[in-house]
Parts: sequence; C-alpha cells; structure tokens
Amino acid sequence: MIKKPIAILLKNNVDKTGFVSTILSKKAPDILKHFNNLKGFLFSDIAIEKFIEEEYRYDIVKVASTSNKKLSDFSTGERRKVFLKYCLNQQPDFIIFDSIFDHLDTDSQSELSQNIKNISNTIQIIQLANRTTDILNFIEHKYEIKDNTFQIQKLQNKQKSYSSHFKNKIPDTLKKIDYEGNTLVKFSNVCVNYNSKPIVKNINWTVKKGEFWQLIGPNGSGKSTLLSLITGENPKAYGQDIRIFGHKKGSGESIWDLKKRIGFFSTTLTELFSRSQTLEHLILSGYFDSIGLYKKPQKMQFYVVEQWLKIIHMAAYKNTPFLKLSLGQQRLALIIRAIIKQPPLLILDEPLEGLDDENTTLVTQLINLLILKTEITILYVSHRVEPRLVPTTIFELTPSINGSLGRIIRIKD
Ligand SMILES: Nc1ncnc2c1ncn2[C@@H]1O[C@H](COP(=O)(O)OP(=O)(O)OP(=O)(O)O)[C@@H](O)[C@H]1O
Repeated sequence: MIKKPIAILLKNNVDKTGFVSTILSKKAPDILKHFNNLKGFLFSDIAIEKFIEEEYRYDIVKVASTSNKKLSDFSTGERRKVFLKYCLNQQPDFIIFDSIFDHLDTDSQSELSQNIKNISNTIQIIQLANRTTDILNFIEHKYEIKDNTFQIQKLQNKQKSYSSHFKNKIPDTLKKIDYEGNTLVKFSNVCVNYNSKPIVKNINWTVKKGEFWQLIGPNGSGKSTLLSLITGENPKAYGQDIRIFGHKKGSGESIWDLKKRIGFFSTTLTELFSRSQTLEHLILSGYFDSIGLYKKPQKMQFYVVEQWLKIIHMAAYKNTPFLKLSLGQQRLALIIRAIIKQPPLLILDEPLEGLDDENTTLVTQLINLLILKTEITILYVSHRVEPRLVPTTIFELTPSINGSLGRIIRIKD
C-alpha cells in the first residue's frame, strides 16, 4: 500500500544534498526508515545539472531522447517538464520532489501540482520545500529540518515573521561605477531565432536609469534570451539594433567594458564555479567580474565583504569552500556577488528560487533598499508574484507562432 505523501521544510543552512543522499543510499533516519527498502529517484535542480553535465561530457542525449535535444538547450522551465517524464519512466517506488515550483510559470505550477497529486496515488512522494507557501496543499503530513543533525520535527503551523536585516542602509562600496547617460538599454525591433525557430519578434524596449523592471512570460518565451543579449553572452546580438550604455552592439566595446557596469545573477551561475574557492573569495570576485579571484583585492574590499557576510548571517562560513554550501546559501552568496560593486545595471534572473522564508525576506528587503537608496537600475525575472516587491514597470513576453511579442505595463511612476 502506498503511504501518504509527506512534505519536509528545510532551512537554507541544511545540507540538502547530504540529507537526500541519506535517503537514496538507504540510510534514512526516523520516520523515513521505511524508504530504506525502496527504490527512489530525485527530481531536483541538482539532479538536472548532473544530467546536463553527463550529456555534455559524452555528447549524448539521455533525458529528452524523443526530441533528440540536449537538456541544456531547453529553457530552465522546459527542462523540469522533460525531466519529470524521464523520472517517471524509471519506475521508482518513491520520488523526492525538491523545490518543485522553481522556474515554472504559473500554469505549469498548477499542472505539476495536479500531476504530483495523481502520481501520489501510485508512487510515494516526499516533497522538500524551502518556503512554507510552496508545500503542496494536498499534503497533510508536514515536517521540518532545522539543521544538519537532520532531526525531523512536526512543522509548526505558526508562520514566523522576520524583522529587517538592514538598518535602512547597505554596506557602502569603494568606488561606484558610474554611467553618465540616462538610457542603459535600447532594443529596436530585435528578433532572435534558434535553428530557424523564432523565439522573440520585433522587441522594442528602453530601460532608463533607476527603473525597476520585472520581465515576465511563460516558460520558453525568451526572457533569459533577452537578458543574454544585454550581458553580451549571446552572439545573436550582433547585427541587431541593440544599444547598451549608449554603445551599439558590435561597435567595438569589449565584453569587460560591459561586465564592469553590470551585476548579474542567474540560478545557472552556480554551475560555473567548480573550483574550490572560499565563500569570501567568491563574493570578492564580484569586484573583478571574474569567475575566480585572480587579482589581489584591496583591504577595503575585504572589509565590505565582511559587512555583507554579517548581514546575511554567513560570517561563520567565510572560509568554507563555496561548493560545500547548500544550494540556497550558494545562491544568496551569488546575489551579494552581483551587488557588491553597486553597478549601474543589476540583472537578477529568478533571484528568490531556492531561498528559504528568511532569505527570501532578506533579498526582498535588499532589492527594495537598492531601489529606494541608489540609482541602480534593476531587471528582475520571476514567475512568482512577490507582494513585497513592486516593480515600476513590467515587460511581458507573449508567445506567438512568429516569436514572442513584447508589451510594456507601467505600474507606477
Ligand atoms: N542555445 C539554444 N539552442 C536552441 N534553442 C535554445 C537555445 N537557448 C534557448 N533556446 C530555446 O529558446 C526558447 C527561449 O528560451 P529562454 O531560456 O530565453 O526562455 P525563458 O523565457 O527564459 O524560459 P524559462 O521561464 O523557462 O526560464 C526556449 O524554447 C529554448 O528551448
């Protein structure tokens, strides 16, 4: 008989990978002991990353074999959908679903919730969540793990409220990188195709100093593609009418000139940091726009990082190798890395994914403070509605057969 589904809330300081591996290696503790006789499968970002790496290393298509497309060529949301199919094909006795709503648009979130509910009739489900609001509403057995003893306790129903992490100010940086102009990004009739499939069509978009934009649209509509045209990582930018910081794309500006003025965070960034650098060095590398730390930072830069580590309650992890931190901690650190130099343009691609309730509050407060106290322009991508985050303007992508079309929605002046 299939036992009832259970949900476990984990704080970001919990070593989730370690916890999952105790279950999959049949060493599950406490109330999970009965899983030790069963075959399990993990549905998570980390599992997906492992398959991406394998497909890349052996140049194979393993997961989406029917479409013959590598996982890396799907958008983050699409990847999760094809991975779920693969997961079910393995016919496990139980599935651990981790952070299920991350990267999914609202329709896909409801579809997946319904799918998991149906699956739970035949396969035992363990849902791992970082945010209380993410726990599936049909799950009655709710628990929490607060630290790396992996002790499982009944989840308290009372929601905790978190006070301000900032005393109305953020750590100052050494020397701000200024941009004199007023227009940071200007797209005129921009179109992108991949393998002759149109992705975005005739995009007209102007981003000005101090604005706070949210980029929305369903999975695969082209949000990350637009951002990669700005950051200089997409060769499709050439030959288009795109002006970044007043320079026309392809007019001779170097990628370093561009990187200097942009702070960038995406959940996919974690994949790039494979060497064993410490948390402190990782954040410091934000001053130099490099993946590793190759220059000696100034004393003041060390000091600023120290201030930030205190704010995010991670001072004790200063010398911990970045890859030893939990995924939520890694993401929080990468957000601070993007902000540390206080660039004119800050791009945050799904900054709240994988954060627990407390860290979500922290990053929300931080974004609001940046908007209130600095001239930083923020482009922010999220599928979630965060009531505490109110962008000034929304750029919405709506898919069409000829590629997604853009629409601007002004919220407030
Ligand atoms: N290198 C590539 N080769 C082929 N197709 C690609 C490539 N990169 C992206 N695509 C496709 O382009 C489309 C847009 O992808 P993009 O990542 O910009 O979407 P998105 O709106 O950010 O999606 P999500 O919300 O799921 O993150 C998707 O259909 C994706 O499969």
